Amino acid sequence: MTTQTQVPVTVLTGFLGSGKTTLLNSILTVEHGKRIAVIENEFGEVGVDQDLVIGAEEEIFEMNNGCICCTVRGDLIRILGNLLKRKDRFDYILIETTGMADPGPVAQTFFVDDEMQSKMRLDGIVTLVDAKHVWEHIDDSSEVKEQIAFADVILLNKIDLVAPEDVDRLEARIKSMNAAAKIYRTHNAEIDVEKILHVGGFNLDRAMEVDPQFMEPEYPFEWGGIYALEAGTYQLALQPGPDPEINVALFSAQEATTATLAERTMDAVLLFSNDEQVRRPGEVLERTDILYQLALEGQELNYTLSIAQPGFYALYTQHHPTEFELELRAERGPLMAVVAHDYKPKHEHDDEVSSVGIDVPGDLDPRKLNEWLGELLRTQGPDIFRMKGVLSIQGAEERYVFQGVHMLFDGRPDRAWGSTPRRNSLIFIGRNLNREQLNKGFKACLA
Ligand SMILES: Nc1nc2c(ncn2[C@@H]2O[C@H](COP(=O)(O)OP(=O)(O)OP(=O)(O)O)[C@@H](O)[C@H]2O)c(=O)[nH]1
Repeated sequence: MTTQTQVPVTVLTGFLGSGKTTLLNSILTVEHGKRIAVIENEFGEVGVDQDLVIGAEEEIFEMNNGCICCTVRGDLIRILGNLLKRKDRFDYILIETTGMADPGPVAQTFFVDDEMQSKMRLDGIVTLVDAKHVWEHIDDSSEVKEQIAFADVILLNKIDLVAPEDVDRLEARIKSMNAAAKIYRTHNAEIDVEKILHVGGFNLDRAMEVDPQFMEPEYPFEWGGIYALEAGTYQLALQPGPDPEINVALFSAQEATTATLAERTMDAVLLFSNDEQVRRPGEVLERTDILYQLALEGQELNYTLSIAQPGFYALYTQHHPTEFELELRAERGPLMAVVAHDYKPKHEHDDEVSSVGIDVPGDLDPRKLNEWLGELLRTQGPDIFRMKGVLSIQGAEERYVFQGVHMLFDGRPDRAWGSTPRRNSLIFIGRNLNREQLNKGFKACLA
């Protein structure tokens, strides 16, 4: 049901470097009479986007631990929940997803969770397309395809970098992938906000056409089951499997029914977005409501489960128990879960694509930096999809903010450091990145 009190939400997507932050900046600076709260998501470990978005510190909630499509069911729900407590302060929510995200799971959050659905309404998905560089990814990146396929509004950005006939060709190609979206051509993502906010556009039916499993959420665990346990100790026994560790969590449950398991699932999702406590073989898992990471070291992969109160307990495992021959054993032998469910696992990411974040205090020698960056772009330009950062240059009072998309580079002085400690945070996103080499090369540029 749609009511006036539901806050409209727009999800902003687009491949790395397509212009999302540029668009966000213009929305946050142009006078349009709307109060917009922004949620940002970073792919990678060093949060730089917050520094790149101008004058909006208060409204920005940055999610840092990984890809939004993976942590969405925990982090995003929590952040949105906190945001809603301050609902008097804004009338629109904008979520910027990482350039590597498939927008499906983000959009889905607003349909699968009753609480979310009653308070917010997905107004639309806006996808930015880099008119020059998209050709390098359009054929083989499933993220790019999904971003285009799910969009309600598509901005063909950076038209200044390509010939008009190439933009026509791109538009035709995009129309063949998504005939329903409104398409606009932009330079520096300049567009009237009315064209992208309040489009009333997100169409669930079309989302289901794009992805028939759209409504089936992805979970950070692959299996959950409820056991009936007496007070005492049990063994969680595993065999080596495809990963060097596995996360598990235990909850108490009212009864052993599928309804109870479903109720516990949302708690498990939230818990699985928390930090883990590591347990090694032979150690004890003494509590419920804790996310344990079982380090699978050595041959005897047994962990003790200590149960204080008899009752029903729901166990969730990051990977399917069969992958590790995981068993819960009592003295009399292995136990069977009374009810169990297999969950749709998280999707795969492009393994080759990774990010390297660098965060070091100190000042940089501009000459050394120039040489190093020049060399880096010459030798690895095609593999570096994106780099950006905030740098402290020796002798300069202002922060130096830079951006790069493939071989294109743009840098300029920004706000003064003032009393903030001077440091350098930057991130590279790309294929076959060598973390050690990048770190070493960058540090050698320090004055
Ligand atoms: N030539 C040109 N450059 C643009 C245009 N729009 C944005 N840029 C530049 O492209 C670079 C990337 O833009 P961002 O807005 O940071 O891109 P993004 O999508 O937020 O990037 P990620 O955060 O990496 O996903 C910046 O250097 C922008 O100044 C445009 O229309 N033309």
